[in-house]
Amino acid sequence: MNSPAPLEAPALLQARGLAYLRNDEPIFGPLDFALYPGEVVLIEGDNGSGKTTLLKVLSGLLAPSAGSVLLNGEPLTLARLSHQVALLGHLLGIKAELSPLQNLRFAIGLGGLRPGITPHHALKSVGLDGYEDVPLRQLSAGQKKRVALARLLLVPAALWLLDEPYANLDREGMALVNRLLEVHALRGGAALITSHGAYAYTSGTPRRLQLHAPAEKAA
Ligand SMILES: Nc1ncnc2c1ncn2[C@@H]1O[C@H](COP(=O)(O)OP(=O)(O)OP(=O)(O)O)[C@@H](O)[C@H]1O
Repeated sequence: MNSPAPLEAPALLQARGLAYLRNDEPIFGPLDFALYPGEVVLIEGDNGSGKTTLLKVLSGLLAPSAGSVLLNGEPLTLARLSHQVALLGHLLGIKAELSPLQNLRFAIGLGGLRPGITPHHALKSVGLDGYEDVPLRQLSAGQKKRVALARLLLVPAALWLLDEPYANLDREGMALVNRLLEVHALRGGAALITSHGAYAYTSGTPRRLQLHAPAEKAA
């Protein structure tokens, strides 16, 4: 008996005519793109080209000026955002007065827990065993970034939006980001990652989405 043809996977994320204006000035867009399970897509652009703003719109922190964002074919809602999207922004989403363990438990409370992993295991995976109970303000910038990476490992969100994930990391930390991205893509997750040029992503040739700074837009 023939097995049925596999159904085409729906886009995890779809942007349609997505644009953001600040004081009537275009920051980005209109953009049309889709992100499928297993994909890592790089958002490229110079300083000020709108990369962070795009991630904020995609993660629901800013409302788009035009267009729409669909997650698994459905419009964004707060409940879907908290369980399907993990954002690693410049501010990392971690609290300085809490320890890594406390921060991770807080993140699980908001975003849920992926089966088969514990906060201790996640901290070990990012090279932070021994730092479980140290207040975050006593950690280096790279160690804080690693706590934020441990959070990605713990929550079940399929879509990762990572703003400059390699910033503040040493060579081994950059390789760690790549390993996390590869494993995430292999298990059907997807990621959008920004950088103003210094990419360290080394697995294959990822698709690129180019944004342009205002001076380039006017040119
Ligand atoms: N809170 C804000 N208020 C006003 N303008 C802002 C604000 N945040 C960003 N901008 C402007 O929006 C534009 C896009 O900024 P954004 O941070 O998205 O760029 P980026 O591509 O992420 O830059 P970088 O590579 O420097 O991180 C810039 O011109 C910036 O000055």
